[in-house]
Amino acid sequence: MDNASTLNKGQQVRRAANPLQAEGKPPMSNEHPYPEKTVGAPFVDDPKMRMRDVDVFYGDKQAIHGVSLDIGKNEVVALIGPSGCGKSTFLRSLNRMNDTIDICRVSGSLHLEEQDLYDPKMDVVELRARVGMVFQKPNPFPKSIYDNVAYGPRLHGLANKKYDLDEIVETSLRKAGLWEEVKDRLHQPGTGLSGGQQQRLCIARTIAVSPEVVLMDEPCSALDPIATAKIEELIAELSESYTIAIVTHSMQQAARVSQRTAYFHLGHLVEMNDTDTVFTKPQHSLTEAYITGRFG
Ligand SMILES: Nc1ncnc2c1ncn2[C@@H]1O[C@H](COP(=O)(O)OP(=O)(O)OP(=O)(O)O)[C@@H](O)[C@H]1O
Repeated sequence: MDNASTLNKGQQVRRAANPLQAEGKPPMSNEHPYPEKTVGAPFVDDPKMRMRDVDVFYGDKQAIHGVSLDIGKNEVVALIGPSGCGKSTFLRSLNRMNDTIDICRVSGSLHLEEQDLYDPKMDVVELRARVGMVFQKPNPFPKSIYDNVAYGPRLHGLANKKYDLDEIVETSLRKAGLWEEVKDRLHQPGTGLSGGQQQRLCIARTIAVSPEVVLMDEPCSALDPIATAKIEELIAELSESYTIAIVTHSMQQAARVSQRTAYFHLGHLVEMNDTDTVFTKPQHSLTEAYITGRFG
């Protein structure tokens, strides 16, 4: 779906018959602006990740309010919404990155298949290998390209012999679409690569430990359009092997890469549905207002 068609369709959306909305009423009225339950279809059969009634607080301030959604196996789910609506906070709760923030507290039920993510016995290092993360700004370690990718497999004891490690490094770089560009300079610093290459290196580093889920927090926001297009192509390829959740500010990107989209507003999950439906027939006035550019 190209940019123009996404937005043109967005302009023509029908208004959903939701009793909490009134035709012509601004989305943020004095009435509670959210549906009692998320509208659309936030749940799937046999999910890879299952979140129910998730609240996240920073100190006394609640950033996520009772969010329930599933992420399906090998699905790409996009999390969208205005700045500060809690997309990154929610994403970070999926591999306990929020644990690194002292004042942050997560409650509710969050599962990776049968595994309770917040089980006190959970090994968080192991969890973050199973649920890897790619950040907004490419953040290669100050090490060689090879050692960036080999870091995780070494840490987790995934390769005993140099030959096995070489193979993991090559396979990961190939999957990240970077092998051809770096195969002759594997021992040069990762930080010497271009921004787009560094981000693909970070993706290679993430997939080198064979994660089940890859979380991406605005992975293209620091990249130019060509590097962005490469990462988007990569997301489609990676989704054959991994489950992906991506936070993005770009509705066009969400439309291009994801099968389902979740729309967040002030910490609430307002709507979740298949991506085409969210962008062409949103069921909530807040979603419609966002996708038609009335706020953001
Ligand atoms: N470390 C923190 N300490 C306190 N409050 C925080 C912290 N991180 C985020 N918040 C607050 O939580 C709310 C949600 O922020 P979050 O970064 O998750 O939103 P977002 O939708 O990802 O925003 P953006 O699109 O601008 O990145 C905001 O009100 C933000 O100020």
